[in-house]
Amino acid sequence: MLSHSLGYPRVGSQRELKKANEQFWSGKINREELQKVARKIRHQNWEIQRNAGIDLIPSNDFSLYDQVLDTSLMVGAIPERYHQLIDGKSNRELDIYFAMARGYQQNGLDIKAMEMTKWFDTNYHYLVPEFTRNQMFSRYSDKVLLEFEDALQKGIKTKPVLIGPVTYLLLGKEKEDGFDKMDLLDTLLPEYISILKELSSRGAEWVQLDEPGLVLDLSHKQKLAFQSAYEQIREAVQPLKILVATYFGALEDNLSTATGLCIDALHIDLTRGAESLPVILSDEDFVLSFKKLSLGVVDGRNIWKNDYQKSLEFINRAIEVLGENRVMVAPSCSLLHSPHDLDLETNENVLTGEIKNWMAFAKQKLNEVSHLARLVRTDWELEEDFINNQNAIASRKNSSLIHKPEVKKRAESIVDADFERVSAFSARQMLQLEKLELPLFPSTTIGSFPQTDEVRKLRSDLKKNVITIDQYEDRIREEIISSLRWQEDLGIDVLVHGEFERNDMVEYFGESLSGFVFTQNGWVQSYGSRCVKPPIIFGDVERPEPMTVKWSAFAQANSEKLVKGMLTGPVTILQWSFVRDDQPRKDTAFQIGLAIRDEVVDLEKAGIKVIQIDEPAIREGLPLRKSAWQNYLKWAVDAFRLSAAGVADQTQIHTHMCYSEFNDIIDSIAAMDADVITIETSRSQMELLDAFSAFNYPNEIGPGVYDIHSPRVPTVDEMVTLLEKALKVIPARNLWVNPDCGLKTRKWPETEAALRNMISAANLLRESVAVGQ
Ligand SMILES: CN1c2c(nc(N)[nH]c2=O)NC[C@@H]1CNc1ccc(C(=O)N[C@@H](CCC(=O)N[C@@H](CCC(=O)N[C@@H](CCC(=O)O)C(=O)O)C(=O)O)C(=O)O)cc1
Ligand SMILES: N[C@@H](CCS)C(=O)O
Ligand SMILES: [Zn+2]
Repeated sequence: MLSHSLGYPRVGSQRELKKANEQFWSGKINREELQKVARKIRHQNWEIQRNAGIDLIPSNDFSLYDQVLDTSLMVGAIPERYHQLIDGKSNRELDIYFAMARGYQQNGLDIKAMEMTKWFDTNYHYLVPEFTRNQMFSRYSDKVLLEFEDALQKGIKTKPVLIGPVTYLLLGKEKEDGFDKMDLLDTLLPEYISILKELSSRGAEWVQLDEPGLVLDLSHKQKLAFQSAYEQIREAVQPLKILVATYFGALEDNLSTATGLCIDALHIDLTRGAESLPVILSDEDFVLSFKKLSLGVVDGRNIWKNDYQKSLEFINRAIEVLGENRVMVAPSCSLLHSPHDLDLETNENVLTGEIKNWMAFAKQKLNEVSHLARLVRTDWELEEDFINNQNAIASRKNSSLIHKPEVKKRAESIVDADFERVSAFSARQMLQLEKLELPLFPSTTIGSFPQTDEVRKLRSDLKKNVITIDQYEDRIREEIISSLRWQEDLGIDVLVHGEFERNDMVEYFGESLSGFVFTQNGWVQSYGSRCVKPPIIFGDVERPEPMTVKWSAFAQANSEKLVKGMLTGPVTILQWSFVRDDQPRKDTAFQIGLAIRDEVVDLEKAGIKVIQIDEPAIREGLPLRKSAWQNYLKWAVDAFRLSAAGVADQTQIHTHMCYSEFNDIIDSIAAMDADVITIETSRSQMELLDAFSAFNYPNEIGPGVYDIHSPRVPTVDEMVTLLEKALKVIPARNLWVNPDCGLKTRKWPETEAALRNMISAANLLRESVAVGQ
């Protein structure tokens, strides 16, 4: 039985790649130095996997920025606007690559970045391929070949990983009307076939084509595309063995499409789609074929130890039907979504022994895969690895750290009125208009201001006891004051305190709530060089004391203008944490909802009149299958309403969302009933607003007028154009002016320039409306 891994985290256990990328972008290191860091990480990853005893080790799972962008470069899907950077004489692959990822504002050129969106239902973001009607594909990057060769030189014959052609098309966007991206398959396939043939001729035996598209709702045409693609690939690339990897869900109605593919192995995710297993094992055609079945038993998206008893039962069941040679064992998906290494968590004050013993990070998950592959051939109940594992599982199940009767009791006592504001929006809007005295097109920002190296160093110095808590807080207060003065000078209407005291919008709350633990080094890539350290929810959640009131009250006391309170909502805290798997997500969301509600009420008591509860992850939490949407949306919206509804009508509740398509869930967005929603819209040129206008969305909206993910400074004209576009579908009295998202990833000079332009755009709009009247 072969063991394998679908992909390994690539930022490095100390975020070496993040640091190298950022140094390269700021000109502190050159491309050779960047490539050296990248190569070292790849070599380490291969070594770790070899040492863990994994049979098939992946290559090309590494990426400098994003694996979907890598694929676009591989097949030459480089949008026209970047062609001016292609220089026949010198190799500009890296410049083009980063220009596509981050935009390009140099040498008199001003080229926008590609759109970025969520990778399925994860907190990872990919760069959306752009397709035109006459789209051509032609190999541009040989990265996949080079990485295979590199590993081969180290004595490792890897299994190169590529995003499968059908999923690649499904992930892309038609940038012109009048064609269906699926019709590009025949043009795309020759590029895939040519690269696979080359891999085969260089000695590759296995290749992994990731087709998570197979866990989505698919049209008949899309299902046929899978069938046709793999018939053509198989025929052209023999004897190369093809493994198609599905993950993040069950195959459901795509099961026969998946099992019928002309391939050598099919990988299924048993942590999210266990119901596929018995169906496949009773599918005569599959059983009578020679295909292998790869069982994704070790959860690549959570940090709990695998339950060996359960996994061995799955593996045994498959072996009984298919025989040992046709069964493979693996993590459920790429370990990109797991933190690197639990062994690096050495601080007992952060992660205690008992709870730590319940966990496995990427490196430990590989050992689990190896153990399972070995144990299945033994009388496992007598084996030490098995006994240790089952002891840890039992220790978690029975631990007194997890359950708090008073928290459960409060959640059980929630009544319908707890989800309702006192009055309907129309009445609240009048009261807020009177109380807040805001101008037409009020301007605001989303919350965070640049997290400079100095601010981050302060936190790091505090952790290392280089400075005291008083010194730390004094410096944070200084940052708040200077940002308030600066916002006032600029003429922003609703100010923010800047979130300088927060490491991250979820981790910060995780550190203050009971029922959570957090890590020192549990970094997971979110996009490009940006990482998060998701907190871990292990038990019932409670708010021991106010979490943000001190900072918001301080900020409000230091400005005549309104300062927004700033919180992260229950669904986002849930979605961006590693969660309990011993109770429904809804129960955890409601417990967090109650904790945030207490904070909202305390902010109001402290004199904060505008409170934002960010819910950027509401869309991301949506199940991948439409049939499960309603159930999720009901409890997700309720969790938000529970957190927001404890205040008086005059208190204005904002929410914020980014990276979202709302067309299909607009009724749920409206049901959240936030007084104001600020949303990301600029990269899609306000396309998103069509949904709000078609639905007649009643509440106030701040459609983002500039993309904060790129250092590019937008012009006043650009923003005026976007606002005018917005005004066509949003009544003037409901329109706010704000960026797409928080500014923590930006530097101060570009932030100041962009916000100055944004305020000029708001003023121009006010003037033109006044003239029009
Ligand atoms: C809004 N988004 C978020 C998502 N998920 C979250 N959990 N949070 C989000 O904000 N998902 C969708 C989007 C986009 N995603 C991101 C994700 C991450 C960042 C980001 O800026 N991340 C930072 C890390 C943030 C953090 O935890 N900082 C800590 C640690 C700081 C640090 O690096 N310290 C240094 C030492 C410094 C020194 O001594 O000089 C070190 O440890 O080496 C903190 O501030 O204390 C990142 O850098 O990647 C943005 C958008
Ligand atoms: N308040 C947060 C929201 C990010 S989605 C911020 O401004 O960073
Ligand atoms: Zn955001």
